[in-house]
Amino acid sequence: VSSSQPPPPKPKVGVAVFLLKGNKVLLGRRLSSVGRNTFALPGGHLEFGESFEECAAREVKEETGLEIEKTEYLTVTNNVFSQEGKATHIVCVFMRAVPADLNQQPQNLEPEKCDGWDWYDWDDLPKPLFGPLEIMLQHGFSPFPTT
Ligand SMILES: CC(C)CCOP(=O)(O)OP(=O)(O)O
Ligand SMILES: [Mg+2]
Ligand SMILES: [Mg+2]
Ligand SMILES: [Mg+2]
Repeated sequence: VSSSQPPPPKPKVGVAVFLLKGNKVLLGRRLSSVGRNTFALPGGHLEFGESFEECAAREVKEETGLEIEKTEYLTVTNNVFSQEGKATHIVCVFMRAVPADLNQQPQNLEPEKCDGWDWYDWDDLPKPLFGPLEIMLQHGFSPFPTT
């Protein structure tokens, strides 16, 4: 009997946003299956026809209620991993942006996907970080503008 393995899922494109406030970055603990219980940036799947900037603004608004500005492309990474037995291939486009209103607090608009958003000092990040983000830090990546 041939074990007919289902074909692996097609690679997806995700857009993750380094939302910067001073030397702090916005992170939330993920509750959805991919990266469960790891701290991740706000972001999500690129939808049809969106620019990276449009996706960044939409996902941050959907997830935190925050408006962003000065959105710019930083880098992209290719991530193939399995999580809870599920094979995942995500091409991760990383953007940076700043909140349009520095006094506006983020809201947790998707409590089933995220445990809550908070500002973390870049030099004192929570652990564990979401895989693709952890790998970037290990390579010494910094999202901050080099003045
Ligand atoms: C991991 C990420 C960069 C791509 C998928 O993000 P996500 O699971 O948060 O997706 P959604 O926000 O679109 O539900
Ligand atoms: Mg989302
Ligand atoms: Mg989405
Ligand atoms: Mg998301």
